[in-house]
Amino acid sequence: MALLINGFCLLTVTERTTKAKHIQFVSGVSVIVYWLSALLCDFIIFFASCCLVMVKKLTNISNTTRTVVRNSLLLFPNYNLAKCVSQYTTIYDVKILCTTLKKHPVHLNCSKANTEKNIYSLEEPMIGKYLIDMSTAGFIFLVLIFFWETTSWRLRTFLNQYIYFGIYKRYRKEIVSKELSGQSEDEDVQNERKRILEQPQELLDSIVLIKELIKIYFKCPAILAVKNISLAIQKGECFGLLGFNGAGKTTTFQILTGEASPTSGDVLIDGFSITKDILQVRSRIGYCPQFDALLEYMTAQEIMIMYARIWGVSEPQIKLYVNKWLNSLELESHADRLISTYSEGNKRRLSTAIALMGRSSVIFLDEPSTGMDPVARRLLWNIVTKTRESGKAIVITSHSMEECDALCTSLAIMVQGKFMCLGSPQHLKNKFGNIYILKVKVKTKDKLEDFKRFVTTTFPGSVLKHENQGILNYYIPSKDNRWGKVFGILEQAKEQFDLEDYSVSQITLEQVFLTFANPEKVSSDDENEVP
Ligand SMILES: Nc1ncnc2c1ncn2[C@@H]1O[C@H](COP(=O)(O)OP(=O)(O)OP(=O)(O)O)[C@@H](O)[C@H]1O
Repeated sequence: MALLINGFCLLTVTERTTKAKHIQFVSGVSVIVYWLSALLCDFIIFFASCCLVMVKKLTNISNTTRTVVRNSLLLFPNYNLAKCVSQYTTIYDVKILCTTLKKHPVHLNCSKANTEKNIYSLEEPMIGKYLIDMSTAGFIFLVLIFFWETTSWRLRTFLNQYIYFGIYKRYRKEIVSKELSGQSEDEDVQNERKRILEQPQELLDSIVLIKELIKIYFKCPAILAVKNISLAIQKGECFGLLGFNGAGKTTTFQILTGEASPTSGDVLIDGFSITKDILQVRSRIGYCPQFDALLEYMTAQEIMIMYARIWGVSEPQIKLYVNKWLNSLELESHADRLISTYSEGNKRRLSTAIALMGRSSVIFLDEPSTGMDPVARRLLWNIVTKTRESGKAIVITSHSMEECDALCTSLAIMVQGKFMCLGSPQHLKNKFGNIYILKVKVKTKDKLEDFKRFVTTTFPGSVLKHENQGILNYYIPSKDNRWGKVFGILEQAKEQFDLEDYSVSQITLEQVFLTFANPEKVSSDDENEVP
């Protein structure tokens, strides 16, 4: 029974800490239904386990079966512990009764052989056997954990690359050649791929070198999360990985930081292979995961001192070093408070500071500014830019296009596991945004339709994207329409159609991003088509 007790509270405690319980309550689940269903679930598990334990007590089972069941329970340390406690109490009680009672009840075996036996002996019902089993199991589990932590990565990589992927390639030839060939319709993505495949020597000094990376989750059906991507990131570069939900960004990050193993291909961080030298790779990266991985029972100062020690900062310098990073993200006023009392934005600041503070060559930031106010976000941008300028490489994912525009020296937009485009923000705006955005406010309703006809005939190919209360939002092809010409035409139209105001601007990164909202459209349409 001891095996079960601690398991019962796990689910309810997890539901409380993850707020799943609260969500159930606000969705209408009543308190009584919640706790009765938890009780029912516990009862079912308890009943099944009772049946298993009672097999030991059955008289009509063979001795071999009974021995197997009993010995298999000895594998569980908490069973042994419970047995020790219960046997110890029983034996102690018997000894007390035997010495204090003048007349011993019949069921009490008060023979000398029984009462004077050493309680730690290996014989039944003494507890020596359980103590030895408990210590042996503890030692074996410790060795297993150590073995798992040090070799599981290689084992997982081997299984993924040679066994699962080998079988997959054999039976899904069509999907592999169509989806995982790595060929891209985008010229920049294709050129980067060729460059990496043809000149590996020249690129060996890249901080991050991704070679034909594939990740498949072998579920039913298999999920192709990352489809053969290749990329090189140099010192002093900030690379932005953009994409819609489920595009494969987090999976790519998990592979780059050694959290998940690749199905095929390799990644070199500072020249070390992620599949062969994972320990070297881990010591060269800083990582701010999507969800804060902080020890909430510590203060910011304590946790930063801990990480500074891990990074090998010398003891006399630690205080200065930690204070510098606390100041850089304006966390000094919170430095001595428990992390559990922090707001989400402050936790994010702290996670980012921890990722940036190490002596790593590359820093991975997974949506670092989520939950930060605009001031904190600017602060973050400044510190990220400074860190990049100091020679480190930064890889960032973000859903804020403004942030990517401000920080990234180059970026890729990922759709369904593939890179759809690659280059600097300006390059992508020029390449995919051969349009101007025209916003016009028409004063009088009567002239609205005339003005619409005017735009359609004057700027062939223009598209009316949005209209609300006399405000029109057009995409105008920039081909054959220089800025000067567009302004000239609109200045004349201002009087003719009684326009209150108008503005013409270049496409934003967000609009380029939205171009890829429909992947089929992207792959089949002209790359310069108005989104
Ligand atoms: N552990 C997993 N097991 C099975 N499939 C997974 C697992 N993790 C991710 N996936 C699948 O892989 C694909 C890519 O997911 P991923 O989390 O990498 O996307 P993302 O771009 O980071 O999305 P988001 O912006 O929402 O964080 C999705 O189809 C997802 O369902």
